[in-house]
Amino acid sequence: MASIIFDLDGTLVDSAPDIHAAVNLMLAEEGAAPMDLAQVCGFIGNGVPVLVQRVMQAHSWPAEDHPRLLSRFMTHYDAAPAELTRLYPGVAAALDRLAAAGHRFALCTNKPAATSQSILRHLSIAGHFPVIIGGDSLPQRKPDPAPLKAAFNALGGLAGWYIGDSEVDAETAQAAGAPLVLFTLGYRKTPVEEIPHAARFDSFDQLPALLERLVAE
Ligand SMILES: O=C(O)COP(=O)(O)O
Ligand SMILES: [Mg+2]
Repeated sequence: MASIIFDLDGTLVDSAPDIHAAVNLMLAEEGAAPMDLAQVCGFIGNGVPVLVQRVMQAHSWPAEDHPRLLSRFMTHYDAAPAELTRLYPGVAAALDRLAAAGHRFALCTNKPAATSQSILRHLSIAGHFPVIIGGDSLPQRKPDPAPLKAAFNALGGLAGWYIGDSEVDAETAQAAGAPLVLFTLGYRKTPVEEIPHAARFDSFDQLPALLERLVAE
């Protein structure tokens, strides 16, 4: 039995289309030009306040508007957090198989916890996640190791793995002293070889067998 902690955006779910839609609704009501999906996708990973900051920088927006724009973004995003968002193929079956093998799960994401829970519920996997550490659960956010450590502690301190897709996740795992299992088809910005990881996979169909091998090592 092991603790398996999952990242959310770019790992369990392809959420960029809904994040992109909410960014463009916020920009439209401000009379600003829309952004394309790839650009917004590149802004995901350090939490919503940083995402909004990056959108503002791209539009040379005055920094004092940040609190207002952050609140407008969250209003739009929370109104439809799982309209276009989908589980990556094989996620539901992989979670079922790993749960049946006795492993325990938690979520450790930089997305706000309530929004994350709503997405898990919409996609029918909330039952697998008794523990959700979001970007607003602690004073620190990833890449600080505190959220990942809190997730492991909440599962009783069992040894385990962090499953994530990004440079931020790799830095977090390293700082927490936990091995990262890298999902290579998420939102990373650098080549796989440049992201420190203990193991990697490109399809959730491979994950149960991969983790069983790691547990047995
Ligand atoms: O940047 C975010 O808001 C969330 O991203 P994460 O789920 O990959 O941590
Ligand atoms: Mg991610």
